[in-house]
Amino acid sequence: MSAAAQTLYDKIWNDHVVSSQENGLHLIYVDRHLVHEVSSPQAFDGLITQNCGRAAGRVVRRPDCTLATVDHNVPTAPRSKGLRDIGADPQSRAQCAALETNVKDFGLSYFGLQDKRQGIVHVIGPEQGFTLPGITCVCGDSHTSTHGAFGALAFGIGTSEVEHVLATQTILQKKSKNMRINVEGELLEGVNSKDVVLHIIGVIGASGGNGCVIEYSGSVIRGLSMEARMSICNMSIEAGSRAGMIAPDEVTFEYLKNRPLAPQGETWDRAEAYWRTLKSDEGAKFDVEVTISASDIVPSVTWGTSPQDVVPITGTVPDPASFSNPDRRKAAERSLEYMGLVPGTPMESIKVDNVFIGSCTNGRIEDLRSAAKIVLAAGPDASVASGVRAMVVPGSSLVKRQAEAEGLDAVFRRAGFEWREAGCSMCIGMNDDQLGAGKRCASTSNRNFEGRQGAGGRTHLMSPAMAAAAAIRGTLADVRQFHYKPSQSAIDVEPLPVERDPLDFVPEAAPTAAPPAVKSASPDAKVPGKVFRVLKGIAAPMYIENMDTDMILPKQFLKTTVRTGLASGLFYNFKNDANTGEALDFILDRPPYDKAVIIVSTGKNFGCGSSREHAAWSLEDFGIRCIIAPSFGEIFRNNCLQNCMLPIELSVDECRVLAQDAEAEIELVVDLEREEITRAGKDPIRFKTDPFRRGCLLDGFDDTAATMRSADAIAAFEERRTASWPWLDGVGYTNGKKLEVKSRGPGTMDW
Ligand SMILES: CC(C)[C@H](C(=O)O)[C@@H](O)C(=O)O
Ligand code: SF4
Repeated sequence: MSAAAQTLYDKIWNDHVVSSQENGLHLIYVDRHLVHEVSSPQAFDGLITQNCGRAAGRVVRRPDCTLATVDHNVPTAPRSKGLRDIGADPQSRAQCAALETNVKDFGLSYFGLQDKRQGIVHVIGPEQGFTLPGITCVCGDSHTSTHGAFGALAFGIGTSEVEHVLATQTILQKKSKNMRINVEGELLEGVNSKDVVLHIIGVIGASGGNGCVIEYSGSVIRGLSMEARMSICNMSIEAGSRAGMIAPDEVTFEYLKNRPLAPQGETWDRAEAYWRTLKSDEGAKFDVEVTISASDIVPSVTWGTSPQDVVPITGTVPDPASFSNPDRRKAAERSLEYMGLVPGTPMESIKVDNVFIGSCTNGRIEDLRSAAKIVLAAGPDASVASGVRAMVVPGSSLVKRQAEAEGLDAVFRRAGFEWREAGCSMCIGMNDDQLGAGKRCASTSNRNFEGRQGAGGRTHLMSPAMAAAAAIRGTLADVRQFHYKPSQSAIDVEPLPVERDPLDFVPEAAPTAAPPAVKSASPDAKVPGKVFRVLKGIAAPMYIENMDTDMILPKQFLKTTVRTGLASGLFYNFKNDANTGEALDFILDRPPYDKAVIIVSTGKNFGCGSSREHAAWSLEDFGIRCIIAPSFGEIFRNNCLQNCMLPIELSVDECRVLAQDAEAEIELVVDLEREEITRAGKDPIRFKTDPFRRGCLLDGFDDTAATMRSADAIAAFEERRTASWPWLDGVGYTNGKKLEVKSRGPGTMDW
């Protein structure tokens, strides 16, 4: 093995390091920042006024590298009136209105409700060529991993980090481990990329990628289209990894050529030459390597409430008793009760009430084509089974237009599917598209978490073809019975060109005219009241593996533009029965745990899933200041730290000991300075924290203030970037005119 051999991740990482600290923390430059309405209002507010009420007066550093849209809250019924289409829900409307105000105030490119390029943030980025190989890309959204399909380092961040990126165009990161998943061989009949990624998560588990960036490779991956690669990278977060990526190749270049924001002419040639170097070198070292044989992958569905709960469609509902790990068993028992399923039930016999085809995983044109192909294969008179509500929601308005040009909408409508406008829709149910309590849905989305599509709703994840098959059968169904041939093109129509239109919405204010740049806080400023030193109090024990952030704070509480007042939504579905509304006996409602300041979880991967910082805000609002678990979802861990809450990782055995103490109502003392947990009459338990984060918690510094000390290094990096990768200075949509980036001489702090 050659010492100089690098992985794809190493290469992109090295190309983006602005500065490094001795403690292993690095300041990474962000090439592309996508913004949506749910995770951004508090971040924009932070630019204007910092948490402690101090005037920050910051501008967005790189409007040319920032693109915003509305997707989560938008209605999918026909719309023509802009914000007024967001009818009955004032909170949804307020969140979208806040984004409209912010993009105007800060001079950002924006695809609003009436723009024909509006869509799910992870669909529009690639569609426009905003996403490119070799870039770093972030968004306040966990499925940012999607963009890794282009050979980019793309990951989700929380709202505080969104604020950091808006202000500094950088992010503080520790390097993750390198993991490679090789999928070799040839896919069997009826198997597509969704089956591949579900199978992978079934094999490595929902925390299998914790601490890693996954590179997908092997003959199967190389043979996939860009859209199929996006579906795979999209779900990397469901395997607990920081990001997923695939080396760019001819398929990538072909997809990107002539996209509105992709480089053109000579710049394209220069970019392509660089992109061709972006692959893992022979002999590069991977910390973890997994090889999966394509012949083991069959059309798959989920049975439980974690994406790792995968079985072949020909399989049966498993028996929780078959899981040796007690936390896993507990989670499986809870899942089956929630899903209303009995062990041993054949998956194909399970009746569905709803079918949802869409989302950032499977709302692209190829997904709609493969679903339409099943409808066609079912025969001219095929229709959605009686009693089933099936909806198709394109991932973007351009996907919708393309599908209509190909006649796919007619195929769906004729069979009784609803044909909707673009948005996240029933993937998360933040608009009116919600799954009823107790209803069962065959869904092409990425999360089968409790209450994900609607309180009490039951989700089975699968490919678009499988979802179409379920719609017609009325039960979960094996797509192979529909003579599915993935290689054969569904409907032979030329794609419409992606137009290079200027913005329908033109920012009213030029970026340089954004809020006046008042002198920002001194870089050494502390954040008053936000320090963590010693914490003493009651701990509440929890025993569920993969406690996702949808469980911690369900989606209906995300529609806020402030950070406070969220305690009432904390663990909402554990406190109230979704079907009857009755109060349940939840631990945090009972004394003494109603005063708990610590949570001890024996289950690993606490806080996995969505990047919603709202989950951390709701814990803080309740009074929780520390969470102890065997491992954490990475975005959640960062979100805790950003809010001065301490996540502590201990072994499962240590967590079990502390959970017993918590059951016995013994108070714990968490001492961050000494890095130990003590309780009366027992040996202390030592823990380790990252030195930088520890310093921030002890002293109350915030990240943005810390980064401001690196203003010179950021400016120097930007100069190098322009010289080496000129196509990364975005031209935005201002009629091809390069957006002026306000010059900031070395040492200037007035961002
Ligand atoms: C709302 C947003 C923060 C969230 C995410 O981070 O994933 C959402 O997209 C989701 O899928 O749960
Ligand atoms: S996972 Fe669902 S809610 Fe989240 S961005 Fe994708 S489509 Fe939207």
